[in-house]
Amino acid sequence: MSVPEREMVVVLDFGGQYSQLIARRIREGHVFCEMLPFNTPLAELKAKKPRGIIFSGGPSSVYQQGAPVVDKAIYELNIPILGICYGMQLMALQLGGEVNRANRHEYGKTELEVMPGDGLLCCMSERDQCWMSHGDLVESPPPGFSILARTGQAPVAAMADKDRGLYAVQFHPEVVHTPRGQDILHYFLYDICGCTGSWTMGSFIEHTVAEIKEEVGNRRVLCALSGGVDSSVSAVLVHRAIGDQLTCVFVNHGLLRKGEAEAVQQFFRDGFNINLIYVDASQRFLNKLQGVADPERKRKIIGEEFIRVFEEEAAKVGEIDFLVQGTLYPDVVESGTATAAVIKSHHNVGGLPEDMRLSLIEPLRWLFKDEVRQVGEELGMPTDIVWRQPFPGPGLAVRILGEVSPEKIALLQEADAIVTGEIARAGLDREIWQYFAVLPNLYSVGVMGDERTYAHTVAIRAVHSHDGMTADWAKIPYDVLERISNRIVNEVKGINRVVYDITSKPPATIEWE
Ligand SMILES: Nc1ncnc2c1ncn2[C@@H]1O[C@H](COP(=O)(O)OP(=O)(O)OP(=O)(O)O)[C@@H](O)[C@H]1O
Ligand SMILES: O=c1[nH]c(=O)c2[nH+]cn([C@@H]3O[C@H](COP(=O)(O)O)[C@@H](O)[C@H]3O)c2[nH]1
Ligand SMILES: NC(=O)CC[C@H](N)C(=O)O
Ligand SMILES: [Mg+2]
Repeated sequence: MSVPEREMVVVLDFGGQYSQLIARRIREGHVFCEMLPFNTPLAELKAKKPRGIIFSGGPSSVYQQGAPVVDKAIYELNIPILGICYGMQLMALQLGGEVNRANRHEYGKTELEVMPGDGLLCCMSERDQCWMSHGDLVESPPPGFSILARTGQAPVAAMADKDRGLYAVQFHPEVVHTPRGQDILHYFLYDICGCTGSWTMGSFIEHTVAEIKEEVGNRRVLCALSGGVDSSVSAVLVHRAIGDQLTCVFVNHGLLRKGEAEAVQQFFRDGFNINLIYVDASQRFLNKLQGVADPERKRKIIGEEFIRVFEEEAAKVGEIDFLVQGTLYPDVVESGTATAAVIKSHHNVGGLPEDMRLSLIEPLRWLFKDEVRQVGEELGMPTDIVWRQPFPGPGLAVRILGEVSPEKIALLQEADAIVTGEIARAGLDREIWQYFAVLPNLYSVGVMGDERTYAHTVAIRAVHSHDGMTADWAKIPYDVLERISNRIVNEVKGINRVVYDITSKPPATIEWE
């Protein structure tokens, strides 16, 4: 079976804060979308046969030296382009318009004056609301373009050259604060690019399965299975494609939660017809982590060690060419791209060793967690797995600040089991996206049974999120917090204080390292 052609749109990323939102919105409009760095070679871009291209926003100013640009030949491909914010300024400059620093910046809700006419902004009223975030502006559009809208500050807030299929907006249609934003994107996708909206989770599954079949042929594949949502969904997808050519490896790196090693094995052995190898590699991970306190080094060591274990297991199984990982889009951006800063090296992306032998298969690389959960449901996977709270690959190593030791791991496992158990008992486990204990490596003075103690502090972290990219701290009811705190200090020897993390992401991240 050959891979069916898929309607898709490419977002070229110039490092904008909302770039990933554009991709989501397009998929919500039932068109598949991939985000690529702005400097992706044109040949690679063309090979994907996109129906349309979107230029994202970005922090740079187009007139600065070294500002990111695209090959001007892109405008001659006969593929419609929509520039957003920086993307519009770039299009304007490259095609002969004028871009300058604005006297006054526009940030936030802004009134838009829309010129009458059909086309890109036809869904908007004469005066409509949009969301702006810019300090530069297009003073005059390039030859051939007409002005579609303006604001108090921006003489060109949207422009188009219909004949060439080039469109641009200074505002952000991808954020909810532009109420007609999704309609504008819809018009671009359907009326300008001619998309038909065939992308659904069902078609994603079908396409991905066909793609994996074609890539793998009759070769053999290893899947890094953690029991988490992402790798479980990846494993089931790949299993659909190639059946018994797939072997899964679950690694116990000694940094799992209490009871997790047993629970995952039991679940996959009993419930799934998938070959599963269990590797207890705790000692070697702990040896490698000895004396290491820096979070990025810890992540890189774990990333490399994972791959070494996978390679060894692959060699035992026989001839294996591919490694499946449940990598998601947030893992990719946070690990740093050509345009996005490194926030943290996710072990499965930024933590991979350079001399890796196995080729990667990452069917979920473009998706967000909530989309993966939809795929899991569509695949008919059990609710327990699909709605499991995320647990990072480096495990408790990124929840124990500084150096990891067996004693600290044991303390944290006990405290974490209490947090998890009480949240579930209170019926909050489905409501809160992620909830766990952190060991900040902080000692403080306490008094227990009239005696002085000098012991560890534990922090409770619980957040609401849709996709892990942003998060708000969860307001756990006081009585539940009280029970958690009481139980931890009473039941876990070595902890005499419990604190509650009340920071959102940004500015914090969900994990502490
Ligand atoms: N203990 C492990 N054994 C084998 N592979 C692992 C392990 N931990 C992580 N991985 C691999 O690294 C990938 C990324 O880890 P991550 O925790 O983001 O995903 P997940 O565990 O599949 O899902 P979730 O985010 O819901 O926990 C996994 O999808 C999996 O391929
Ligand atoms: O596969 C992973 N490898 C990692 O190295 C990693 N670090 C964080 N996470 C999970 O990603 C989401 C966002 O986490 P942060 O806000 O801490 O960056 C949260 O859900 C985190 O639990 C990881 N997942
Ligand atoms: N959000 C953006 O794309 C901003 C573009 C450019 N940096 C400006 O300030 O105008
Ligand atoms: Mg996980």
